[in-house]
Amino acid sequence: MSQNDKINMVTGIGWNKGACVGNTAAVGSAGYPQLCLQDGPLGIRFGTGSTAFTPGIQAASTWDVDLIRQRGAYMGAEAKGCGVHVLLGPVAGPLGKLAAGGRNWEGFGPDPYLTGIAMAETIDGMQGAGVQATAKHFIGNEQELNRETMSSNIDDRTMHELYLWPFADAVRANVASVMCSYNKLNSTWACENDKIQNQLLKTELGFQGYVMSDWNAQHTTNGAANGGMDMTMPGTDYNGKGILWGPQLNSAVNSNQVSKGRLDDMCKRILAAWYFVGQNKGYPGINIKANVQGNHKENVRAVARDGIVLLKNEGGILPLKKPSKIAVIGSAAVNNPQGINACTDKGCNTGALGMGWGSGSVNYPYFVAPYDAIKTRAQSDGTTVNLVNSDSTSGVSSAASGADAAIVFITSDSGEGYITVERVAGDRNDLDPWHSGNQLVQAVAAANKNVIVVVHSVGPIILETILNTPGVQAVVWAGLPSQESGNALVDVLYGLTSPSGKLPYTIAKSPNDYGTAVSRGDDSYPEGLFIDYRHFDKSNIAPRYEFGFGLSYTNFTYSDITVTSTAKSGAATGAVVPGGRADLFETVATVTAVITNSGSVDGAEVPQLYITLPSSAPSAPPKQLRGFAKLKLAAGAKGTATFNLRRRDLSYWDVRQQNWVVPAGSFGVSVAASSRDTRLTGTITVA
Ligand SMILES: OC[C@H]1O[C@@H](O[C@H]2[C@H](O)[C@@H](O)[C@H](O[C@H]3[C@H](O)[C@@H](O)[C@H](O)O[C@@H]3CO)O[C@@H]2CO)[C@H](O)[C@@H](O)[C@@H]1O
Repeated sequence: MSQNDKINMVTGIGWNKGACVGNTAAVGSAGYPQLCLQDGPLGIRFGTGSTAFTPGIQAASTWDVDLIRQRGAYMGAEAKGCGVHVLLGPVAGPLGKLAAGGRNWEGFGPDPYLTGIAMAETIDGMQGAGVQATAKHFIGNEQELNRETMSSNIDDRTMHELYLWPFADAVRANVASVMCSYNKLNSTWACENDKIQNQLLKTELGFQGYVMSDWNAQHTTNGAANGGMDMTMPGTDYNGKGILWGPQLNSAVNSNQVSKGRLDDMCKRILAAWYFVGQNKGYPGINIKANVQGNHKENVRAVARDGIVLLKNEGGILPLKKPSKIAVIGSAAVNNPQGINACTDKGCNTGALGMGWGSGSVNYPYFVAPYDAIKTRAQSDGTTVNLVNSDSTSGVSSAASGADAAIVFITSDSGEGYITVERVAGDRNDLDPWHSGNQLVQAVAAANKNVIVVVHSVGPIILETILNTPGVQAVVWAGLPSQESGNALVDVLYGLTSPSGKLPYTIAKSPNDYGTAVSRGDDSYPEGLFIDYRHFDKSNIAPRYEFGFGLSYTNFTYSDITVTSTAKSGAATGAVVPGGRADLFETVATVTAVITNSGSVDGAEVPQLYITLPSSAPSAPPKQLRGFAKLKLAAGAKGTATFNLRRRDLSYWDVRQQNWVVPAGSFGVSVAASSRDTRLTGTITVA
């Protein structure tokens, strides 16, 4: 390849200059095509024949690695079918330290272990289908406000144990690319940050793929090249900003401000990824509008359904039993009257909510609204359905009174900061339901004492008003279900399946309980390791519904814990493989537990394994998730959950040794139905 070829390979050709949101020029001499990079984390952005997969947060809510992997594989298959070489997802940044963070819904929630597993499964699925995955946004892009000017100042231990952790899983899964973020990290732009790109990502984690910029996140020619960035996107004239690579990079190489070796390294990384997923042979041509859906809606329905978390169910109101009359209330029960894809990049909260807004959104090929699916089911049961498709409290009384159940739909939305919806400029302004949802529920409950509240939300909302309203018998946390919304909900409401989702974040009693807030300037991350349940546990704050919580229509009992271990104290050793030092990934302890479905209907349970580090370790969260399983159990059946703990899972990051260390002493082991519902305990003793 000539130097010009190499420059072309690392420089985007410009926004709106190709078929995809990012494009590079072909390099004929290398048989290398015009590369197509396309959002995003839940399918093909701007596609018209592709599936609108469930957002990442819904996938996490299933705690089902098979469904998460299948979701990734189907997204990969659709991307390949459209000729997309690089899919711009999955998302591990934001991780979700801020409950109100605008883009949290694109990722898998604030627990690094759960997010790490979901990242790896998604990447394996995508890349197994032949498309390059992109782990984004690297790193510390936790909020939308001022994301392009602020510095996220994260200490070394917090970086390793929280924010870098899921990216290590992505690297271990051989992710092709990593997208550097808009913000600064410890005062240096992420995309030219030698510490995080060269030292952490490429050296410590052994990342062999390439780093691409977020769209216009590059700031300098030489700084980015020498700081570890390998590809600039979109390349030219985006939002009026100047060209930083292309001819400028050529000059920098010619004047030795950027070495020829560095330029070669960029190209090797890009080419390695292309070969690694087999795109050098028979890759389809680019057609973003191709019909590639196949039977993928089955995964959407399964994730939407199995990600539903039943928070409250009193008086046996659920599952519904052939009611003679029900009321369905709220604007979110029906499709957006302007059309299901009427708002650019989903930049509105009108009608049923299936995903947040921004570059991580896609077109719906169709949308099964809750009301439509309920009506279909009601017809077969001979049930009368009264619909109020607005959020106005007037008129709900007559619709709700006398009904066997009144189902009220409420929402909360957020997204990427380049769009403002109803005064929400990306990050949420508060954690209340939108459209006066509390008042709507109160008005319905004044007329009917069998109220079921269905919540479609990008993240936690404060439920205190609703829970204190007499007559609210059930709360169904339906999350962000995408195109199969109504079908998934009916499956759960009518007991075709027992709810099996568990919360991937904590629902607090008050927004202040989270201990973090959107920052107006630079953010020093004072909470350190203590986000979400780690903070609630350490500060002894009672959550309303804790991380990992979720009810079922059946009951599960836990018994017969076993713990075996060969773990030895000390620092990690061994060669660096993708993900970090090799021995970090060796299984050093195994915990098993027997779970029995002791109820009368089939169901699925998610036993969770939490560890407590010994007192010899520096201050650590009281409990940390280090394993989970999803067991599908028929009524009366039992199954064994096996949790394999890797050396990494028993380690903390020692800032003095600059290494992962297993401390000596007694580790607490909890096998739990949630982060606050421990069923079995054991210990691992490390000499
Ligand atoms: O899509 C690739 C990555 O882009 C980042 O988001 C950008 C988004 O894709 C783009 O549509 C948006 O453009 C808007 C622009 O910023 C605004 O000034 C103009 O008024 O409207 C444009 C939309 O019509 O810019 C986004 C960046 O600001 C994502 O961060 C990344 O995750 C994507 O993969």
